[in-house]
Amino acid sequence: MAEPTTGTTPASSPASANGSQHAFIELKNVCKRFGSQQVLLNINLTLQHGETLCIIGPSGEGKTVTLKHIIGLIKPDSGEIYVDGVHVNRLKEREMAPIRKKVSMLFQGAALFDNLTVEQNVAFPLLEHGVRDRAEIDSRVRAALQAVDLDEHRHKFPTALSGGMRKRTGIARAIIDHSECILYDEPNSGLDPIGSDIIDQMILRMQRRYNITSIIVTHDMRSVFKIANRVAMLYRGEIRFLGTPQELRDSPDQVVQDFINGHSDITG
Ligand SMILES: Nc1ncnc2c1ncn2[C@@H]1O[C@H](COP(=O)(O)OP(=O)(O)OP(=O)(O)O)[C@@H](O)[C@H]1O
Repeated sequence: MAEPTTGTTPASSPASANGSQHAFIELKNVCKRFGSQQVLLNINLTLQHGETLCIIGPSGEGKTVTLKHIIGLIKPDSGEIYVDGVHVNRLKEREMAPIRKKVSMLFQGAALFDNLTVEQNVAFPLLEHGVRDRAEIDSRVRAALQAVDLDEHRHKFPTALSGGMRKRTGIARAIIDHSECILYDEPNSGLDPIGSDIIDQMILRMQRRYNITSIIVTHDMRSVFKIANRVAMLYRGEIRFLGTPQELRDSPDQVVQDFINGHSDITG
């Protein structure tokens, strides 16, 4: 396997929000196998506070599995994962709570509770983390819903929402408890170009307004070029490319070019 192609200049990394020196998220030599299938092989990734990384690559290459490693839903066979300096793959399940408060994952489909209204869904993490003051809950829910332009829909149930509104409810739920990082698993899937653009704008807004660190798994190349500071392409278990969107466009690697231009030879 070829070395990942990278550009000549390192991507600029926004300054750390808390002034800390360490990366906010770091994967070191992460390997994961399911049965005989080697899904991840020596994955190395580093994200600073406030960065927006898009992960691209053909289907089934381990993009979602990578996200799940970061919040401890999957443990690596070898390698290390750090979140804000904490070595998470050594933590027991009950010790993961502070990590999952810092890092929220927006699953495909948003994973809302259908029996709760939009505002009840958004309030859920606060209740789970022991916030009981009604006025505080109301004002934080209102602020989170305003951030994703859903305030007027707060009394609706998820079944009465469009796909994009469901995803925005998921984003509001992710930010309400002051998450520092959101992992988005295909946030644009199933949306028309306008709905997809709205989600992209929300992701950019979260970054600009709250300096949220984001990792976005996506198949939508337009979205990648709109929102990413950096892009990682997973291919056959390895990082084939890591660099800025411009470096991605300019990559001399034919595999990368075939993928971003939608040529089907890549899966052959
Ligand atoms: N818990 C699991 N047990 C066994 N195999 C798994 C498990 N989770 C994922 N896999 C396998 O690992 C591979 C990578 O899955 P993953 O969901 O990360 O792919 P992906 O790159 O996100 O794909 P897509 O773009 O289609 O969503 C797939 O072959 C999948 O079947």
